[in-house]
Amino acid sequence: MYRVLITDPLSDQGIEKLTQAPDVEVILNTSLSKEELLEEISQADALLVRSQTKVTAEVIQAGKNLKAIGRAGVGVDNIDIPAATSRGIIVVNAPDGNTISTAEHTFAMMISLARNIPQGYRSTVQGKWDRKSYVGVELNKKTLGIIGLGRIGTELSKRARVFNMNVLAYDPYLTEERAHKIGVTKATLDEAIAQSDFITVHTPLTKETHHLISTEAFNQMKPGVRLINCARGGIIDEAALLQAIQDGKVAGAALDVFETEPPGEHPLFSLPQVIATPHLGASTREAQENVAIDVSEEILHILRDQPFKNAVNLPSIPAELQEKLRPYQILAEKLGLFAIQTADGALDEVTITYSGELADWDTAPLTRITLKGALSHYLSDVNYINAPHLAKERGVRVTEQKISKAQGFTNLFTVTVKTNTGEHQVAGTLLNGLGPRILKIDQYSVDILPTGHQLLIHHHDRPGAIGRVGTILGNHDVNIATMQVGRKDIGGQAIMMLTVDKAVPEELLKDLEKLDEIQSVTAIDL
Ligand SMILES: NC(=O)C1=CN([C@@H]2O[C@H](COP(=O)(O)OP(=O)(O)OC[C@H]3O[C@@H](n4cnc5c(N)ncnc54)[C@H](O)[C@@H]3O)[C@@H](O)[C@H]2O)C=CC1
Ligand SMILES: O=C(O)C(=O)COP(=O)(O)O
Repeated sequence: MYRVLITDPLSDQGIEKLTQAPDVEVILNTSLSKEELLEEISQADALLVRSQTKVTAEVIQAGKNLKAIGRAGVGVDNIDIPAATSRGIIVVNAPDGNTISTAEHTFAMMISLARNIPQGYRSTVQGKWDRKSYVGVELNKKTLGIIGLGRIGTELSKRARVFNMNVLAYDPYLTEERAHKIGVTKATLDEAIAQSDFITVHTPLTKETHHLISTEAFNQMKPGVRLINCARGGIIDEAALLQAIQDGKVAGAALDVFETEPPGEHPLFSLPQVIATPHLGASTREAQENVAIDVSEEILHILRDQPFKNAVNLPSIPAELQEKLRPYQILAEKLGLFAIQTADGALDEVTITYSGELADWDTAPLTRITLKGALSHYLSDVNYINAPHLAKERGVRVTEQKISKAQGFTNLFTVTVKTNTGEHQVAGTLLNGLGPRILKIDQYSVDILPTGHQLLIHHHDRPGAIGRVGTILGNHDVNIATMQVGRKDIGGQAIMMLTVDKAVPEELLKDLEKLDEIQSVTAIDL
C-alpha cells in the first residue's frame, strides 16, 4: 500500500484517482506544523502540494520512503529540487491545467487596475459616491509588455490583442517566427520595459528572474506605467516598486503574488494605487480540478512504475522515443552493473558507446540507466534520477559516443569503465525475439544472458584448466548452468564465463585463485 500525503488544499474530484486507488492510502492534512510534517513525511511514498507547503531539504531528507513529489500547479519554487534530485526523488508538476485561469486572472487584474475597480468598489460600499477619484484609462491602443511568453503569457497575449492592445513580448526563447504566429512583437527586455503602458511578468522565479524588475528597470519605464505580477513574488523588487509608486513614476500595480506569502500588513497596501489578491491566479474550480487530476495520475504512474510525463528534474522524452528505448533499459542497466564488477579500484570514467540505429536516437535516458546500473554496485540509494548527480559528486566523468556502424548488429551498446587500475569493456545488444545479450567482454566474444550469478575467470589456455575449475565448483556444491570459453591465441590468454545457479561463496573464489593457470576470478551478480 502506497501512502500519499497531501498537505495543501486540492480539489476532491481531482484527487479521486488517488482516493479510489486500491493500492493507495491518502493522508490529507492541510494544517500540519513543521514538526508534524516531518513526522508524516517519514512514512509517505509520495507528497502532493500546491504553493503553500515549503518542501525544504529538511522535509525531503525526512522522507525516508519518498519516491515522488507532485505539485498541483506550475511553479516549483517552494520545492528544493536539487535536494529531491540528489535523493533520487522525482518531482512532477501539472503545467497545463491552470494556464487559462491564470491568464484570465491576469487580464482581470489588468482591467481592474486600468479602471480602479477595487478602489471604486471599496469607496462605494463605504457609502461614498466618488466618481472623480477613480477615472481610469482604456486598454485600447495601449502597449502591453509581456515578460515571459510561455503558456500563460501566450494566452494573455491573445486576450490583449482582442482588446486592441499592441503586445511587445520578451522571452529569451521567443523566435521571430513564433512571435509573428502569435501576433506579438518580439522585443528585448529593455524595449519591453521602456515602451509599455502595462507590464506583466510571466516567468518562473529563478536566480535570473529574481528582482528582474528593479530600480534600474523602473528608471527606464514610461511615466504612468502600470505593472501586474500574477507569476511569482520576487520577480518584481517590492521595495523598488514602493519607491517608484511614491515617486509618481508608476501609476499602479496589481499583485497576486508576494515575496513573502502571506504578505501580512505590507507597506505597498498603504498605497491607493496598489490592488491585490491572495495568490488566486489558479484558484478556479476548473483549474483546481485539472491540476489535481493531472498530478494524481502522474503520482500513480510513478508509484506503479509506469511512464509519466511532467518530471521537473528529468529531461522530458517524447512518448515515441520512450517506446523505442524501453526494450534497451534492462540491457543498459545490466551492462553498467556488469562492467563495474569486472573493474577494480576507484571509478574515474564511464563511456557509453551507442552503435548502429541507437546512434541516431537521443540516448540520454539510456546513459542515465547505465550509470544507475554501474553506481548501484557501490551505492544503495541510486536511481536514474540521481545517478548523474551522484556520479558528478564523486568526480566520475560520463561520456557518450555514437558510431553509425554496429559490427554486424542492428545495435551495439558498449560500456567502458575506467578506474585507477585499468579499463574494462563490455558490449551487448538486443537480439530479435531473444532479448538482451552480452556479446563481448574486453576483446573476447561471448554470448551471455545478462542475469543471475556469473563467474568471470581470466586464465592461461592450458589443457585441464576447465576440468579443474569444474571440480572446484562441484566441491563447493555450485552447479554450472552454462560455460563459455574465449581465447586470444592457442595457449595464450583466455577467459571462462560461467553462469552458476547460486551466489559464489568467497572460499570458492579463493580455491580457484590457488590454481596455477588462473590469473583472476570475479564473481558477478546481475
Ligand atoms: N498566480 C498563480 O496562481 C500562478 C502563477 N504561476 C506562475 O506563472 C509562471 C509562468 O507559468 P507558465 O506560463 O505556465 O510557464 P511557462 O514555463 O510556460 O512559461 C515561462 C516562460 O518564461 C520564460 N522565461 C524564463 N526565464 C526568463 C527570463 N529571464 N526572462 C524572460 N522570460 C523568461 C520561459 O522561456 C518561458 O517561456 C510559473 O512559473 C508560475 O510561477 C503559474 C500558475 C498560477
Ligand atoms: O501553479 C502555480 O504556479 C501557482 O502559483 C498556483 O499556486 P496554488 O496552487 O494556487 O497555490
